Amino acid sequence: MSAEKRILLVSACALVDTDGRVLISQRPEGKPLAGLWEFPGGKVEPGETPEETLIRELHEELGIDTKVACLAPLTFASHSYEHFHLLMPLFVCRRFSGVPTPREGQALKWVKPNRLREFPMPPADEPLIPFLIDLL
Ligand SMILES: Nc1nc2c([nH]c(=O)n2[C@@H]2O[C@H](COP(=O)(O)OP(=O)(O)OP(=O)(O)O)[C@@H](O)[C@H]2O)c(=O)[nH]1
Repeated sequence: MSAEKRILLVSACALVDTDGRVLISQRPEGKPLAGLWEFPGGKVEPGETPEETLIRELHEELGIDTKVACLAPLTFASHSYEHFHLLMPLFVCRRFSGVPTPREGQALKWVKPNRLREFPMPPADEPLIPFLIDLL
């Protein structure tokens, strides 16, 4: 029953480069939804704000650093998966230090928003694409 599903809060980020491209990351083999392309981010841990989660995850996954003032809320995903309901704010970040580097074996790609549909993404992400096309 959908009413019994727990809500999973995941914070995600559209990193944007100076050409208006967005970074997507391919989920490695062995994880749920392996092979799909997603926005960097992860689960909000107890005691964290969504912004703190992103600062931590961007550092862990990509080796880059940013700060709360550089994270702008854009929209959110609300999507029911089989075992949980995903609530995922999507932030935009244009200012960060370092060069994004795959630290967890994932493939990375910089993609113009109007080409994002060429990359298979989790179903929760598809409604986010028009917001990025409008913004960029
Ligand atoms: N980071 C991220 N997660 C997403 C996106 N879209 C989406 O459905 N998710 C889902 O959000 C959940 C949390 O992702 P996660 O990266 O923290 O967790 P995970 O499955 O890798 O597990 P783990 O970190 O515990 O190993 C996953 O079920 C993932 O499929 C997205 O664009 N970015």
